[in-house]
Amino acid sequence: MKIAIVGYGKMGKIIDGISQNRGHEVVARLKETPTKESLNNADVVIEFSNPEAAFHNISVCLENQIPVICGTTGWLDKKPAVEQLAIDNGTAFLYGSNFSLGVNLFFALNENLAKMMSRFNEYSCQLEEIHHIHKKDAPSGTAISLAEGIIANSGYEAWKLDETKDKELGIFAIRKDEVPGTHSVFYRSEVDEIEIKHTAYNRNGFALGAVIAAEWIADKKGVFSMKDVLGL
Ligand SMILES: NC(=O)C1=CN([C@@H]2O[C@H](COP(=O)(O)OP(=O)(O)OC[C@H]3O[C@@H](n4cnc5c(N)ncnc54)[C@H](OP(=O)(O)O)[C@@H]3O)[C@@H](O)[C@H]2O)C=CC1
Ligand SMILES: O=C(O)C1=N[C@H](C(=O)O)C[C@H](O)C1
Repeated sequence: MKIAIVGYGKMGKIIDGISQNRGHEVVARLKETPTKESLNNADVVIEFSNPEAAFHNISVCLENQIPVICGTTGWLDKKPAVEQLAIDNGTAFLYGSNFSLGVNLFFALNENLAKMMSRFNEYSCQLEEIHHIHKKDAPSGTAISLAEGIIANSGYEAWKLDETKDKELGIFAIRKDEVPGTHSVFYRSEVDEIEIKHTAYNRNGFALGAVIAAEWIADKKGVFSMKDVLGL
């Protein structure tokens, strides 16, 4: 398969190596907005750039009928427009706030735990995410997905950074050294605490998941998530 990598930073470079190891041809490695020409007849685009660039980058690819796997976080207000663009152009789009297998299993665990805990008013829930100091967005896309999973399965109505009131779910974002990504969900009562936690040791799991998603989407049309890819 011919893969174009849009955004060639920490993630793009690991995705390049994994793609080649899995027998794919990397036909573009871009650090700027793509064009039809620079996409070089790719079968699929993997986009990991930055919150300001993602919407325009994805739009160009979809308008050229190339399926897109997007891992860039921090641009989600424009996601409905991108999904419509994929449908209008008869191609495919998949956004994942986190492509690692471990985090996608953690998402399922989080939803089940939220369902169970929603019966027990003694406990209040909070999220914490820790990332490297270069990260541009807060909270992380993964923390937002975790919050959405809790809100859909409990009495919480919205998430908010830091201090909260009423039915708001608090997310605490910490920036530290070169941490690849750590996410915790806490349920605290007067007498104890339950914590579930995912710790990424490096970025390889994110990158492998994105390449697996690209392999999966190549012959599809529509809007998908990692739940579709992993059958969760
Ligand atoms: N979904 C997931 O599983 C994961 C998501 N992420 C997300 O992926 C994104 C990228 O992360 P990471 O690789 O660590 O970030 P980096 O900052 O290391 O890489 C970003 C790359 O995008 C390039 N870039 C800048 N402007 C554009 C543009 N207009 N078009 C295309 N590329 C551009 C940068 O080039 P230059 O250096 O020249 O500015 C750089 O090569 C972030 O949003 C991050 O949150 C990260 C890990 C996992
Ligand atoms: O910026 C990062 O590095 C990461 N971003 C994603 C996010 O915002 O959740 C995924 C992972 O945690 C690493």
